[in-house]
Amino acid sequence: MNSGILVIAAQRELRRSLFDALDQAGYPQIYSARDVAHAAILLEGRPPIPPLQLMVMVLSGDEQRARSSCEQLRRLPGGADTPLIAVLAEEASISSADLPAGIADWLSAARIDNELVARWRRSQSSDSGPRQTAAKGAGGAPEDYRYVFEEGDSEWLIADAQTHHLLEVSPTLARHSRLHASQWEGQPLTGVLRFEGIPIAQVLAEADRSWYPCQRKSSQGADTGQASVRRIRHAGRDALALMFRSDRADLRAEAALSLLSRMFASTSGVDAQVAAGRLLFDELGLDYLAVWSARQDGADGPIQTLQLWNGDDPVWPPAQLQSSLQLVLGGKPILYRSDAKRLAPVDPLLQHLDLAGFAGLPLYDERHTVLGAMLAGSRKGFGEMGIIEPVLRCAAARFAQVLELGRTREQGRAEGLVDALTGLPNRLLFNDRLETIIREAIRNGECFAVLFVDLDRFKAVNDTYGHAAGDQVLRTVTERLCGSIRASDTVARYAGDEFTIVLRHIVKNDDVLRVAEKIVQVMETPLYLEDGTELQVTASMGLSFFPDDAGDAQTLLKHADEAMYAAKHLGRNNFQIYEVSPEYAQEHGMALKSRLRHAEGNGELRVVYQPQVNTETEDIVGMEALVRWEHPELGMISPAVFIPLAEETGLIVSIGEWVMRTACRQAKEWEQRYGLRLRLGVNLSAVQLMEPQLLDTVAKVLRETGLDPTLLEMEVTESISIKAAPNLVENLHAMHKLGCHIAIDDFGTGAASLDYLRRLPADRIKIDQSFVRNIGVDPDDEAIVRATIEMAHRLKRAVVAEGVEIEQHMEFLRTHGCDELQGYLFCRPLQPISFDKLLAERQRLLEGRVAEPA
Ligand SMILES: Nc1nc2c(ncn2[C@@H]2O[C@@H]3COP(=O)(O)O[C@H]4[C@@H](O)[C@H](n5cnc6c(=O)[nH]c(N)nc65)O[C@@H]4COP(=O)(O)O[C@H]3[C@H]2O)c(=O)[nH]1
Repeated sequence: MNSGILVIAAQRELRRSLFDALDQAGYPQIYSARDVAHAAILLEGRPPIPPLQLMVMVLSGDEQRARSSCEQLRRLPGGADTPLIAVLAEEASISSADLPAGIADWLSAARIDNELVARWRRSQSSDSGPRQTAAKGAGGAPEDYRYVFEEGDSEWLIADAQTHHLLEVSPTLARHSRLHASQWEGQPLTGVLRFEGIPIAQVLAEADRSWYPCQRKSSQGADTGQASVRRIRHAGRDALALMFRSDRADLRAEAALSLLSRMFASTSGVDAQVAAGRLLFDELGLDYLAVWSARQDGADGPIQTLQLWNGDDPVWPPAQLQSSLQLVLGGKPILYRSDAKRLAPVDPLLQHLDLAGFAGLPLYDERHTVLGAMLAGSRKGFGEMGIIEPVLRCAAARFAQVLELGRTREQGRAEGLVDALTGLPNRLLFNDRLETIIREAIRNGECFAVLFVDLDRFKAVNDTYGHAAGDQVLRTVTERLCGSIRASDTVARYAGDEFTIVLRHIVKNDDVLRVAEKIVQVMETPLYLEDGTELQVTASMGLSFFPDDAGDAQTLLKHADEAMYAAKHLGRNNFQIYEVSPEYAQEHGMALKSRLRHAEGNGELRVVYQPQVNTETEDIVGMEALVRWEHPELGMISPAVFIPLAEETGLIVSIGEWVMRTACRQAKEWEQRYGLRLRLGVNLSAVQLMEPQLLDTVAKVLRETGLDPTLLEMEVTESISIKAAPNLVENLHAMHKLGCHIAIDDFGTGAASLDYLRRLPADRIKIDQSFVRNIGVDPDDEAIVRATIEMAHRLKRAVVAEGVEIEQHMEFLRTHGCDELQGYLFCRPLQPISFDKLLAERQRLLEGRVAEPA
């Protein structure tokens, strides 16, 4: 739906929470404003924003202020007709009873994450406006078809059963016909539809759901297609529902794309095949669909895992007689009925079913081995093959994915590695898989997360309701967990009421947090025991990340487990991320400090590298070296935790030198191997910058490693006070003279940004990620980013933006001329081996491009 949502909140945190909650629920166009005046600029501005479907406003004052804000908002363009949800800020001195009239719903600010979207959906379905009233059945309960009507891809026309005048049309019909709903409603059906070869009165009288060729009015004149009629109850009276399917290829392509996205988003649990099959069957109007699994051992024939047929049950011919099936299982795709006739002239299946359209596609695994076959057919033919063929191929890929997953599960079961109650891998199989995943991740530079899920107070369920009830709870939990993850992820029953999950191929940590949030939410849904007893089971979860938190299976699990206990301490029914928190560091400060003394000598320090790319070409132009401490018991410790300890103890001087030497050596090696002169950014702490010997150290490192000084860039954080750091200005000027570049890190966060620019020989400034993160969310931060780029360019400094996580950030930064970008959107910090692979892949691509004939 091409309409937006406007959120209005004076506090940045609340604005962000509102944005995140709506964004996570998939609303694409969210506009945010600080207050009503700002909202007015958006609503009255040029270019205008699209019509709104919802406004959400945070109310923070008293009753009078709330009323005046709402009245002002209602006076803005579109404000009077758009539903408004009020969010009561913590400090608001207004009770829900005193809220201004006309508010669709309200909630407290603390419930934004959990309730905002649910409230909006609920208020939509219970809205008492004229359109919604029409959607209710005689008893007032919403009819099931409403969802299909409003959000489906089909065109629906609802007409009065007696007068045959239109009561309502679906948004899809209005969109496709390019005529507004008001141009349809009240019209007689005879004026908008014309059936070919059959009088419309007869089609309406029979209302038998048969499909008839038909023309439907549109802004261009008419679209041809097919329509079918059924009788329904609508708003308490008899009505006719007509569904129209256009022949227009672009409309069918739109529907096909939507079908594919839903098919791949459907459950990854045991029902995945049926769910995907049903969608395909219904949406493509198929009459026959079958999925076959080839036997792995080659013994006997294939096994049918799914069959849908729209007709009386014929005697199904055995698989070995179905020659088209045999061809497909042999790896031969069949796309047309004519091909099937030619290649399999005596197939009893095709003779029996009388299909005008038929296709058979092999189902392949990753190694291109045939796992099985998908056969699909339609009596009236498939129509536009240019659209149907890719849909069928994608559907085959989905069936192959589900089949492969099922086989992996079965294999585990055969070897006694699967939990008998839930069908999930058990602890042994999970540990084995985790080891394999780690090996693969090291090879591919992949990041993944481990989740430890523990049911809250499960023992009480067993004690109160008995073990059979406990088993039922565990099976339901299994379904819920499987339904919350992707097919490539792994869920296991680790022990009793403990489950473990591996979430793979993470690009941003946020992705994982969303899954964790989703699990907390699905768990909260009540479940019903066989005797009807309602139970609510919640879970506490802990998360750890590979490779950031640990590089081995045991430590990763240990950290996830510790984080899970932290979640329990925080009141259960939530998740926590493993971290060696600053509190932990403080508590164990002495122990950590003394251990840190030996970290370098014990080989526990690592350097990872994060690429920086040119904004226009997106090609890599530089990298930032970031240190990690791999503590033998605690796993990876973030520099944010141990650098302050290293600074306190003075160890930062030797650690910093080690990082610089390691990174310069590495950069030189890559320069020689790939002929690529990448700029290398190295962080310098305040303590290092005050060192009188800093220049000597840098010169020595450059001499030893052979790296060109102009490739080394010193990153100096803006939070260091120039006045309080003796030698800083001198050191930076001296290094600049040596040829090194200087970058001001975290720009915008300190109070002395301008002073820094004026007094230091900076070549580049790095916009801090806290501003970048708020692009698209906070107009103030966007303005800061724009102003920083403009000012830097005026002063002839280059600009790098840090923390670029999503396309929207990139687009904004590109539009405003930012020179370079760094962030998870392109790449996370990588271990040297992964970074090396990245450079090798880049080279391979470039060579391929050169070798390609013009
Ligand atoms: N959320 C998010 N984060 C992103 C994204 N892209 C990069 N990052 C993270 O942002 C930080 C950027 O480094 P920094 O601002 O210099 O901030 C660094 C730097 O100030 C300090 N540090 C790291 N290595 C060294 C070192 O060798 N010496 C000194 N003195 N400080 C270091 O520790 C800080 C934290 O380093 P890291 O934990 O490695 O965190 C890195 C990086 O992993 C993104 O798209 N989203």
